[in-house]
Amino acid sequence: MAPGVPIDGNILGTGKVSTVNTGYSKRAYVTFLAGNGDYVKGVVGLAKGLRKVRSAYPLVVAILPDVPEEHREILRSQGCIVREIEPIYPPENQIQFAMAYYVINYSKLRIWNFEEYSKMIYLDADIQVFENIDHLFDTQDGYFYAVMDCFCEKTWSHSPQFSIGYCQQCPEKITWPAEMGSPPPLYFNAGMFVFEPSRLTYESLLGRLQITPPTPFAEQDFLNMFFQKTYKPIPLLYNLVLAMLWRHPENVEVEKVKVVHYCAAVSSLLL
Ligand SMILES: O=c1ccn([C@@H]2O[C@H](COP(=O)(O)OP(=O)(O)O[C@H]3O[C@H](CO)[C@H](O)[C@H](O)[C@H]3O)[C@@H](O)[C@H]2O)c(=O)[nH]1
Ligand SMILES: O[C@H]1[C@H](O)[C@@H](O)[C@H](O)[C@@H](O)[C@H]1O
Repeated sequence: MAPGVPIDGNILGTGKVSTVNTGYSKRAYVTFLAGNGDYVKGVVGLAKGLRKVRSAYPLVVAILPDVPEEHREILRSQGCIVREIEPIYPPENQIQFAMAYYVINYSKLRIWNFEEYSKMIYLDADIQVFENIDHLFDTQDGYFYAVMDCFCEKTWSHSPQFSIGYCQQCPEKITWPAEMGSPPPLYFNAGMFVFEPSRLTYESLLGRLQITPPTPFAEQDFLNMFFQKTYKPIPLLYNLVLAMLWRHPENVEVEKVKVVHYCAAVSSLLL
């Protein structure tokens, strides 16, 4: 477990455990779907996974207009709430994203506008839930909760962290050199997070985006900047980025993992 990261019960401001009560209709899981490729299969898997662990809350799928009707029907038949959103693009700039298609992920920002929900848990379509995580809805309001990322994969090769071999998962191994200034702030993976939709936050996100040049990890970098002060790390068992298994096995307690994120090279197997 990474240093300084609270465990299970401690992350709940109230210490309460989530109760299975349909009265909590203002809570929902949310994912994002674009295009007519195989990511729809990931969403179906996610919907089935949430059902299997007996989650009390629905899965909303924020879809771009390019998702075909046939795929929308499949999602509805799985009990998903399908919500079409307009794409969001970053300001024009010559930038190489870590993966070219990351540019569409800025559209995820639209979920802050889902104000009919008071709290949501976002999950990428390449994520699977193996244990119930409904208790995360009980986290104290006013914070952005997500799991700390790892900087060791090649997708990070553009970064100063990667160039010196520094990773926040083991900051004691290669320490941040003083001549490079203060170490970078904690950085989360944006494949899973707990947040509160809010019109005000939504407008502020869109406004800030207009004056923020795009960077390699697209909306993930942007969200890290935006929520830097309110970010609270949660244990990596809520979003096991696969690379953790070979980069930092000493930080992973496999039997405790509740959510697996099949990102990087593995998610390309889906395509
Ligand atoms: O053609 C596509 C591509 C992506 N997606 C959606 O966008 C999500 C993010 O894409 P990836 O899963 O391929 O991204 P990674 O897991 O590699 O990337 C990480 O970095 C990204 C930077 O944009 C995002 O922040 C993402 O949430 C985070 O997990 C997918 O899960 C899926 O929900 C689609 O629906 N169709
Ligand atoms: O945040 C990133 C992102 O999810 C990448 O797609 C993945 O390759 C990296 O391992 C991770 O650190």
